Amino acid sequence: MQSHPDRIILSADAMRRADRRTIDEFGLASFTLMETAARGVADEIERRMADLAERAVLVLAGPGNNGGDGLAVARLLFQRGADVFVLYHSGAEGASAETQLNLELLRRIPESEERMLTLHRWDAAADLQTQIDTARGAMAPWGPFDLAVDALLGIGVTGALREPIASMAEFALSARSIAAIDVPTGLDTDTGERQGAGGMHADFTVTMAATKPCHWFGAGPKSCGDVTVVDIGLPAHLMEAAMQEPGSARVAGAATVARFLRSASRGEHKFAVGQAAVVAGSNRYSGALILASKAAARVGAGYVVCASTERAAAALDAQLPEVVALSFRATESGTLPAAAAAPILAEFGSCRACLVGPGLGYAKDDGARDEIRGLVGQLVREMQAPLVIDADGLNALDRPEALRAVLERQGATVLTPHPGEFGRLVEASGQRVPTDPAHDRPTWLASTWARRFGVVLVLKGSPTVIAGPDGTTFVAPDTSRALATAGSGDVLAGMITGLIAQGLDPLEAAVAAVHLGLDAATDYAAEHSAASCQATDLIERIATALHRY
Ligand SMILES: NC(=O)C1=CN([C@@H]2O[C@H](COP(=O)(O)OP(=O)(O)OC[C@H]3O[C@@H](n4cnc5c(N)ncnc54)[C@H](O)[C@@H]3O)[C@@H](O)[C@H]2O)[C@H](O)CC1
Ligand SMILES: [K+]
Repeated sequence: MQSHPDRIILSADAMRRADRRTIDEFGLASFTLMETAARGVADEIERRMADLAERAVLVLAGPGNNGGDGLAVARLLFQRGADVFVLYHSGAEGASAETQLNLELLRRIPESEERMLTLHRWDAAADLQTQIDTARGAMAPWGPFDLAVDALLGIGVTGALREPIASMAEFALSARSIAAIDVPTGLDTDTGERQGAGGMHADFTVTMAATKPCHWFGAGPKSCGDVTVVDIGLPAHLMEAAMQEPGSARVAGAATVARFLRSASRGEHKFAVGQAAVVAGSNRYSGALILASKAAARVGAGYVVCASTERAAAALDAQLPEVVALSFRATESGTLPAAAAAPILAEFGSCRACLVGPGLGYAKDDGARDEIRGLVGQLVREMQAPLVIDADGLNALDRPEALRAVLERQGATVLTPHPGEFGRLVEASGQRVPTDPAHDRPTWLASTWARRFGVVLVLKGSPTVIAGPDGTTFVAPDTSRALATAGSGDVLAGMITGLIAQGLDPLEAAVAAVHLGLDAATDYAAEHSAASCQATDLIERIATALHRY
C-alpha cells in the first residue's frame, strides 16, 4: 500500500486566518500566494493533460480570489501551449488587487499567430439571457473544450448558488473534463453539502495549502474527484496554529497507520501480548459477543476472555473455543446482572483492555436497564485498564453522573457512538451544545466532546471521525457501503480493544481499527457486491488488512 502522507483538513475560517496572517504578519504578498497557487494548479493540469499544445481550455473565472487564481492559471496554460478561452465575471474588475492585476496581465498578452487567447467579459449587471447567448456565440468557433477550469467560487462561497454564477457554471458541462480550483463551485466548504441546484462536479480538484472538510464530507467526495494539495508557502508555524483550531483534523496516511500498529508490543507469550476482556452479549444477543471477541482475537490480542450470560457464553464456546468465557446466570430479562461486575473486575483485573456494551440488551425493559446501568457504572468506576464502551454500554451512560464518572476515570476510555448514541450522550451530559452551523460539524463535535468527556471519541459516520481527549482529530479517509452492515460496530469495538490490549495508545488504536475496518470492507467490495457484506466477512479480511501495514 503506497504510504501516502497524512492530509490536513482546515475549515474555511481556519484557512482564511492562516492566509491573512501569512500576508499581514509574516509578509508574503497576496499576489505571490495567488501566483504560487496558480502555478500549482497549472502543473497539476499539465501533469494530467500530458501535452497542453493544441489543447483547448475554458477558464470560468468568478468575482473573487478564486476567480483571480483562474485568471492566473489561464495565463500560465496559454504560456505553456494551450488555446485558452476565459469567461470572466465582471465582478473581477472590482475584486482584490491581485485578481485585478491578473485580469490586466491577461489583457497585456499580445496576439499570437500560433495560439488563441479569448477574454470574454460576462456582465453580471446585464440581462442574464443576453449574457448566456453572447457567451455561447463567442464560444461557437471553439468547438468542444478539452478541459474546463472551475474558478468561479472557492472557499468564499455562501449559501445557494446565485446567478450569474449558476449559469456560468453550466458552460463547463461542454468540456471533456473539469478541474476545480480549491473547491468545486457550489459546495459548502465546511460541510460538503450542496445548497440548491447547480454547481460543479469536477474530475479533479487542486486545493490550496490543505484540504477542507468539503473534500471528505457530504457530497464532496463525489463532486471533487481526485484531490491534490498545492503548497503555496504558508509558513509551518501558521499551519500548525490553524491545525489547533477546533474543527481542524488530519487524515492518517498508510505510513502513520503502520507506525501506530508497529507500536504494538509483540511479546512472545500470549499474556505478554496482552489480554483483552469483552463484557457483552445477552440471551437474546450472543452474536455481538462473538463478533467483538473474534475481532479482538483476529487483530492480534494474545488472549481474549469474555463475560456474558450462560446462554451467550455457551454459544460463544461453540464457535470460539480459544476464547475463555466467564458465564453468569441471566436476569429475568435475559441480561447480565449488575452483580456480575465484582467477579468480572476480580477475574479481568489484569486485562490490558476491556470492552463493555455490544448486545447487553439495554433496551429490553426497565429491569434490564437498571442492571446494565449498574454493571457499566461499576466497570467505569473500578476498571483500571482502558475501557472501550460501545452500543448498550453507551446507552447505559444516560445520566449526568454516569458521564461524570467517565470523566473522573484514571484509566483511558474510548466511546464509539453512532450519531444517535452520540446525541443521547450529549443530552445525558446536560451540557449546552451550540447549535449554530459552525458548530455542528463532525470534526468540531468530535474534538469538542472528546475534550469535554475526557475520552477518545469515535464518532461513526460517513466518514468516521476520531478525536482524542486533547482534541486531536482524525478523519477516516473513506466510507464504504460494505461497512453498513449489522455487527460492523461490534467488529470495530473488538478491534479497538484488541489493539489497545497489545499496547497501542487508545487514540492510535481507534484510528488504526477504523482504517483496518475500511481496508477489510474495501477488500470485500473488490470481489463482491458491497451490500452483501456481513460482519463475519469483515473479520475474515482483518488479517489480510493487517498484513499490509
Ligand atoms: N487559501 C489560500 O491561502 C489562498 C486562496 N486563494 C483563493 O482565494 C479563494 C477565496 O477567495 P474569496 O475572494 O475569499 O472567495 P471566492 O473567490 O471563493 O468567492 C467570493 C465571491 O463569490 C461571491 N459568492 C459567494 N457565495 C456565492 C454564491 N452562493 N453564489 C454566487 N456568488 C457567490 C461573493 O460575493 C464574492 O464575490 C480560495 O478559494 C482560493 O482559490 C488565493 O488566491 C491564494 C491563497
Ligand atoms: K472553484
